[in-house]
Amino acid sequence: MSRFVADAVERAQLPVAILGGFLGSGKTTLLNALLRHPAMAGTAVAINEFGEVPIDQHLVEADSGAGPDRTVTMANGCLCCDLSGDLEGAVMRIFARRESGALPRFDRMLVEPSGLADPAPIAQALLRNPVLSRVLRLDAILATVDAAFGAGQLARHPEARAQVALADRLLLTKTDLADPAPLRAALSRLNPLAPVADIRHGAAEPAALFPARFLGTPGAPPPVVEWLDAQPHGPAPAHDHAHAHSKGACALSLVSDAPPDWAVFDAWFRRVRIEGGERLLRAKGLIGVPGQPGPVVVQGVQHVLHPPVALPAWPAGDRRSRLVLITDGLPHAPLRAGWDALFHAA
Ligand SMILES: Nc1nc2c(ncn2[C@@H]2O[C@H](COP(=O)(O)OP(=O)(O)OP(=O)(O)O)[C@@H](O)[C@H]2O)c(=O)[nH]1
Repeated sequence: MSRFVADAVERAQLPVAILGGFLGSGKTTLLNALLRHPAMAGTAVAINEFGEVPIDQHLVEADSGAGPDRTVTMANGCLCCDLSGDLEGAVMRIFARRESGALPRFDRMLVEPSGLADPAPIAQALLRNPVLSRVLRLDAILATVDAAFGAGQLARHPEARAQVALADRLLLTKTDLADPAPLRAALSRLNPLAPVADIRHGAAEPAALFPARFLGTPGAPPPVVEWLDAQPHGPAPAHDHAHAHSKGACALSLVSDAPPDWAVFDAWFRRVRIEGGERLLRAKGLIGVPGQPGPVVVQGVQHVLHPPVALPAWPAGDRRSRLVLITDGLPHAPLRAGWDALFHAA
């Protein structure tokens, strides 16, 4: 099992969530409210802004009482275009301050990218940058969407569509200003599997937004397990049927009662990621391994895969091998045929 990351190793990493969303959609308002919530005590914040003068940082500090020490700002560029140093630098600064005792202990980290950031490269850096992936564990990608202006922003700005398409959970803000019904339909076309929460003036329960493991709940399953279990009808094969030929983001759910041979699955899944490229938005799954007591958690953002994690046991409930692919313009038939062929391999 050395080819998998052990569950215990993953637990030692600090959980991180990306709180994205288009310009002005209410990220800072929500962040301030969250930081005041007792369940979010011990949260460090890394904020990225366009421009030389970090404004949001001061807004966060002034409003939340989180104190300057737990917030670092990356104001000298866009996190998604110029990642090479700054996220790593910001994370290292905040860890160094903790090590030196200048900073109170923190248990989790929130990254707030600028409103124009595509979350994919940020998530990928968290998954594959050797420094970041050792100390951090990406647990959630959230996106705020403005109920008043979101429809127009989604129509005009590819960044807004990318934020929605990649999110694990969508947060509909400003529902006091506009009827969110038409926007909900657009959101479910772009990201059919993300639950949508309504947020007014930042008021939200952390437990309704974040996976239990991000909040430090003892014994909480990996967020992928929670996400798969929350799907309305489970990842049934029929789920994607209506979308199978559509353009735009849609979900393909692949399920098997029997576990695949790991090596065969691994080689196929690698090909899927390489051939899918940017048209594969997300992948999340629980894959059984013959002879092992628990499944392996796989998850990725585009072609970048988080190191697979072997669970010591199956979570309660569904023990089928499941893989959900959220795709944008990828034909589903060959993917399903490839999955089916895994179970007929010699
Ligand atoms: N009416 C109403 N106004 C809101 C709500 N949430 C946020 N706002 C207002 O919307 C404006 C933008 O909110 P911010 O929280 O600064 O948005 P942001 O996403 O951080 O903005 P950028 O940092 O520019 O990307 C502010 O004036 C907020 O007070 C809400 O639920 N209802």
